[in-house]
Amino acid sequence: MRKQRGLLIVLSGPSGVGKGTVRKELFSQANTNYEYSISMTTRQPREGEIDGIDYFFKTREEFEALIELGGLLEHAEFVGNYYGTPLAYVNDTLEAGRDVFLEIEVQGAAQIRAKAPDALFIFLAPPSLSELKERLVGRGTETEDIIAKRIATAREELEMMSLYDYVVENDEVQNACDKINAIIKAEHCRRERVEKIYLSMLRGE
Ligand SMILES: Nc1nc2c(ncn2[C@@H]2O[C@H](COP(=O)(O)OP(=O)(O)O)[C@@H](O)[C@H]2O)c(=O)[nH]1
Ligand SMILES: Nc1ncnc2c1ncn2[C@@H]1O[C@H](COP(=O)(O)OP(=O)(O)O)[C@@H](O)[C@H]1O
Repeated sequence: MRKQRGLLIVLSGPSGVGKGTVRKELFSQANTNYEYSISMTTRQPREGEIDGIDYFFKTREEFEALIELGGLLEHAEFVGNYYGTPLAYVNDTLEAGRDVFLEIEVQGAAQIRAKAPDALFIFLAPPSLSELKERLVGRGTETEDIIAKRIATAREELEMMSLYDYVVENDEVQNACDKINAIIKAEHCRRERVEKIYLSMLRGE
């Protein structure tokens, strides 16, 4: 049987909801069998962030050159910085039959929905807006001014929530990870069933 193309998994959610924390937890688990696509950004590295591991850190000129060359699957500007997904890595990995996990904001996810409607879209939601603020402030990585901008953006992002296939509340990290893994498993079952029935129809059975 031909190798099925991998599944593209998109995780979005407002800044501070815990996407990074949940993603790191997912990838620390031994049974994780999807690949993380490292994004490009023009944002300054935070303390402890490593180029090529957390992000590929680029200048605005480098980033704009990549856009021109068509090297990004999607890109967006978020609170003053560019963020984007390298196209070649995603395509090559999916082509090899492996799943790819993207952690991106909502504008980028909408671009992917237009290009790859068969991707799986999961929105990570906070238990409440006040809890979101607490997490963002508690992380302590942004200035007050940037936190205010990110919270204003969060309200717009939450309005996009209903467009996603699934909404997972990040109450407890492990709970959110278990739900995400269950969703991915269910999507694989769905795709296998569709493929099986489709093939049997083609064979005229
Ligand atoms: N569109 C898009 N968004 C991204 C990409 N990589 C990261 N982001 C999103 O950009 C936003 C800001 O990221 P970052 O500055 O690292 O802040 P944090 O996610 O709050 O820690 C978050 O919503 C990320 O999920 C990408 O490749 N494309
Ligand atoms: N389920 C959770 N409960 C409480 N705090 C959380 C939870 N998930 C993440 N956090 C904390 O919230 C802050 C923001 O998390 P982070 O993963 O950086 O969010 P994002 O990547 O969505 O911006 C961090 O300090 C993190 O430790």
